[in-house]
Amino acid sequence: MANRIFRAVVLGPPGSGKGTISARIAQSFGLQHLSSGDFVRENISASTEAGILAKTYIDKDLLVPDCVMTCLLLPRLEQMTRHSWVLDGFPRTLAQATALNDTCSLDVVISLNIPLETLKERLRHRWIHPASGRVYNMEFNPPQVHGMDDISREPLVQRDEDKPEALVARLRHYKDIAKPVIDLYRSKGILHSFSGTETNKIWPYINSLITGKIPEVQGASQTLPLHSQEQ
Ligand SMILES: Nc1ncnc2c1ncn2[C@H]1C[C@H](O)[C@@H](COP(=O)(O)OP(=O)(O)OP(=O)(O)O)O1
Ligand SMILES: Nc1nc2c(ncn2[C@@H]2O[C@H](COP(=O)(O)OP(=O)(O)O)[C@@H](O)[C@H]2O)c(=O)[nH]1
Repeated sequence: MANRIFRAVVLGPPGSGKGTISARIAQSFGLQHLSSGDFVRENISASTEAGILAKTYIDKDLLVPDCVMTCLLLPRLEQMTRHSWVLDGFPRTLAQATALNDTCSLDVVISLNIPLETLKERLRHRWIHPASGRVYNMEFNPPQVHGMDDISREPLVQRDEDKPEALVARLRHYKDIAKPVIDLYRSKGILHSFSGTETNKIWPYINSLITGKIPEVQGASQTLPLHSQEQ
């Protein structure tokens, strides 16, 4: 665990493994895993003003507007001045990235490039526990009991927007809105892109990138691992 604060963001299209990789980073390096989807779901469950508003968009399969997302997330991040974290699902738009930039500085941005066919296949097998946002994959990380959440034992569901026909439109939308975000982080020199079809094969490269960065945050300089592509 870093003595100084370390902050990372994970970007990628739906199904690219943002949640899976962020959870591994959090576990391996003792960081807090912050997920924008979880923040939204918590606010919906607690019926906060922002949560109620966010739900009206999610029910229509729309992204939550930037002003609602920033109102939900940034105050939470501002409170976490003493914590190292990895954030997934935010920022999704340039407006969100700019607002995040005004709130805190990031050490690393990881961008996941996964082929379309792999995304389709993964999402075809993705099952979620709606109340908690816990994610399973019938091949990669199946639940202990078929169709049931490991913790609550409530039923798992598949989301309509994970179906292959919906995915192509979602991906197009992702590419349009993510490009300026990726360009911004590239121009800041903190973007690291990883390509591949298997999380387990990408993970060692991300692990060595962060291992190299955390001592840097602590003050000792280290050479970047060969495998990361600083873009
Ligand atoms: N940064 C954001 N901007 C706008 N809406 C958001 C953002 N993050 C989350 N949301 C809203 C819209 C999402 O459909 C909902 C759930 O988010 P999330 O759990 O990240 O699932 P998702 O289906 O959008 O992402 P993915 O398929 O990439 O896992 O919350
Ligand atoms: N088969 C397979 N599934 C994976 C792999 N990595 C992640 N998954 C699954 O693919 C789905 C999408 O991953 P997730 O982390 O939710 O991606 P996100 O939408 O970017 O947050 C989930 O069901 C994961 O369990 C992998 O390497 N192989």
